[in-house]
Amino acid sequence: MMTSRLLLLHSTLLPLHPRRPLLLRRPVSLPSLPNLLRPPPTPRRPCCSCCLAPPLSAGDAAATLVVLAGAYSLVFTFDNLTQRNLIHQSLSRKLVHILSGLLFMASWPIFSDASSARYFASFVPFVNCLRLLIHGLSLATDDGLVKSVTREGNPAELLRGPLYYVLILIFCAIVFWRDSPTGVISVAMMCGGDGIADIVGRRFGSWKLPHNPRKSWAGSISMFLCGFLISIGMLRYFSGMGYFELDWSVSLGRVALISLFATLVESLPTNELVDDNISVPAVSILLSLLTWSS
Ligand SMILES: Nc1ccn([C@@H]2O[C@H](COP(=O)(O)OP(=O)(O)OP(=O)(O)O)[C@@H](O)[C@H]2O)c(=O)n1
Ligand SMILES: C/C(=C\CO)CCC[C@H](C)CCC[C@H](C)CCCC(C)C
Repeated sequence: MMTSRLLLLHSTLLPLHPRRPLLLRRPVSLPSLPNLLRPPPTPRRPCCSCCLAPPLSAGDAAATLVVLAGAYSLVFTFDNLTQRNLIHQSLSRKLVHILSGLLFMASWPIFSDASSARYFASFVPFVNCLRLLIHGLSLATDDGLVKSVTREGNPAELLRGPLYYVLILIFCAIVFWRDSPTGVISVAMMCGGDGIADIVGRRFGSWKLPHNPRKSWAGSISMFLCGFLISIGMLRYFSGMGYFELDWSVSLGRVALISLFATLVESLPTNELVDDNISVPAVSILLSLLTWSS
């Protein structure tokens, strides 16, 4: 359902991609008679290297605006729910943590195949990065943003977890984009896995881990399972659209291994040293590169 909506949006925003299913192709209009009689335009000779560069894609600019609007709506919605006391601030923060990265990644197919598309997409976390810096340094105030993404309502918190989070999204979008499983798994582990560990751990985490009394078996087991399932779901989403091919007989084991290591790293009492939003994607990237290159 979600996939077909995204594809439909993509097909309306952008010229057709050869890998897109035939069903989604736009109807081709036949040339009218006057157009047939008109001599074909003579191709213009490029006068310099700038003339050879492809034009900036209006479709990608439109896709960027759509995703930017989505990001603002998400933060606004959770701020509203928190203000009305419908959900607690800590739950709002974790739901924004889970949804923003996963929805951001799910939006990648609406961008074109141009080499600049990843930069257009990265513009969204980049704008959010500036937003976090401006409000984290208290150069401006935005109570909604602070309430929906911080733990204690202190603007300086924006400069830690949330800032690392958007930087990882920028890094994965620019370096890996939708062409490799590495970025997909890393974002899925950081957003889905780590986010769910917190939600489940806070509610059902009475049985603590032997090496870290602040974390629980319930949190870590849910991180492992959800990180694995969300990664597989996102890999199927991108491979189903033809961005990469996977041999599922080995990929399932590799993703399970990455989920296990990401869960182990998340469970360590090292959050004061390295934030989970850095350690979890870092170990996922490393292991993914190692396993997929072997
Ligand atoms: N494996 C885990 C992870 C988290 N938790 C629960 O979730 C809470 C928050 O964990 P964590 O994400 O490490 O908290 P913070 O560092 O406070 O928040 P964040 O990482 O989101 O910045 C913990 O106190 C614990 O109750 C858990 O039980 N088991
Ligand atoms: C609370 C967060 C991290 C703490 O661990 C996440 C903060 C998220 C940002 C402030 C908002 C990020 C928006 C995304 C870059 C884009 C989302 C787009 C989508 C379509 C909703």
